[in-house]
Amino acid sequence: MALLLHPRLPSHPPRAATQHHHAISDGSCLVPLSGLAGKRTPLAVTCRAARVKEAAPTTRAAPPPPASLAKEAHKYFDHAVVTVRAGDGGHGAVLAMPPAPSPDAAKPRGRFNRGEKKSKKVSYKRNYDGSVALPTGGHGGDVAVYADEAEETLLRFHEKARYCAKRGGNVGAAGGTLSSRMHSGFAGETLRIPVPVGTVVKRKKGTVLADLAHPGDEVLVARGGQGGISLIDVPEYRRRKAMALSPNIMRDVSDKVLTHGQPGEEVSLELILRVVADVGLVGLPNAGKSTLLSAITLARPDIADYPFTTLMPNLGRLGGDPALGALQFSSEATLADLPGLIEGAHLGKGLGRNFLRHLRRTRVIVHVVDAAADDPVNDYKIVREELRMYNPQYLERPYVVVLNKIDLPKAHDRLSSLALEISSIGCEEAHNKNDIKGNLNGNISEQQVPLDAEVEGSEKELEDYPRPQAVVAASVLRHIGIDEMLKEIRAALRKCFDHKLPEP
Ligand SMILES: Nc1nc2c(ncn2[C@@H]2O[C@H](COP(=O)(O)OP(=O)(O)OP(=O)(O)O)[C@@H](O)[C@H]2O)c(=O)[nH]1
Repeated sequence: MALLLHPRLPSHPPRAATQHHHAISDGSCLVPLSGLAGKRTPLAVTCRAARVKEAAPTTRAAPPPPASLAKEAHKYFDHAVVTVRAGDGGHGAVLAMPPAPSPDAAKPRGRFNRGEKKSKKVSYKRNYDGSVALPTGGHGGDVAVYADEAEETLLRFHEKARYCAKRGGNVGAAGGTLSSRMHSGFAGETLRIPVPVGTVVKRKKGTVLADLAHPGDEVLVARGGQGGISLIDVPEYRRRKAMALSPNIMRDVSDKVLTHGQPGEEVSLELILRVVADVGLVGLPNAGKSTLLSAITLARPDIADYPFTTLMPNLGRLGGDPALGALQFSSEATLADLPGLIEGAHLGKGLGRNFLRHLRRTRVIVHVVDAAADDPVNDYKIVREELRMYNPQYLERPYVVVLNKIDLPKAHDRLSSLALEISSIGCEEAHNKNDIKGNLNGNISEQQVPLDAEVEGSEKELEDYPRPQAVVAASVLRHIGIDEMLKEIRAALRKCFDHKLPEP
């Protein structure tokens, strides 16, 4: 375990256009007549247009978001319930056979009937088995959900919670007579709904359909209805002969139902977002987590000197290190700055426990402790305890403690004793190495873990869990100790890859 104390400590309404006419209450206008020089009395002219009722709006305005959503977005950003409906299938058609060619057409064309129109031979499109190919209604549009890096939260699903794909086109049978120029209805377009990377899609109160953990992951959630078939309507005496052409011969009126397109599937889905990040930053409010994220990544979270500035997790990317799997994972490590935890967070205090679920996919945890606080060791223990109460597996993960704000004299004076005390909390090695392996693998194969089952407090005490990989002193605001901190975070990440080597 590394204990790093940084030596370089500092000493202490558009304007209205001019109106040329004046509206009066009965819908007429007073128009000054310029031809009547000198006479300035306006004449009342009734304008018909003024009586026209106000046109109904062409598009229905989206309902305003609920007030609670605007106020407490952090409660809703990672969970939403939506209903999706795939498109219905297009309808087939009941078609009549074209009239049979007249027997005269078979006669030899002699001298006197040269000018007569030759009767056309009727042709149809045929299937491989020789039967007549009849057009069908278009397939209804499917609904798919995919992970899009441009999306950050699930908030928009609280404003619009119903999505419908387009229906399939009907068979174009203008004349109602079978002809080779007829075509099937157009298939409805697949409706693709973007969600943030890391969204778990499940049926409402049902099975998990997919965990969209990588950009571009996609799952089909509702299938469009099949298009209806077409039927040939022939008089009964010609039916036997027509059956040789196609099996789709209408026998009675009740058969017509076969031409109707099938309805599209409708499902209610639960979307649960779990931030995808390699490193999770945790700590009490105001410890400096957001400042740390902005110091080492390009992320620009809100930073302020009051608790709970961070209401939703912020993500930032660390510079690429191929040794950490940047080649396999296409990018460098991602850091998530989680909202501050307070004692009792696992019981819903402060911003609640929901944020703790975002640690599930992280490999390394970074505890940010305000070294200038009244009792930093207790602060650190509170956060560890909250993690343990939510899911003891979190405590098995490699972690680094950052003693922040060492630029302040209060922190500076007690730094060594503080670092020693924190680094001594915990045991040397994990009691059960399989715990770590299972834990790290668990990040990837979440199907094995019940989705929202948090493992409530176990018998173990904080001392029974591994000690920190390193305790680093830093001032993220003054950029002191940043390199050492990054070195330790990378070392912890490397340790994870030793346990769980990524598949190429
Ligand atoms: N002196 C000093 N102040 C710091 C340092 N790091 C952060 N701060 C200040 O501490 C305050 C809180 O910082 P944040 O980064 O918002 O803290 P946080 O942990 O993200 O807070 P929450 O959003 O409430 O969870 C801000 O006023 C920062 O400027 C530091 O190294 N030294």
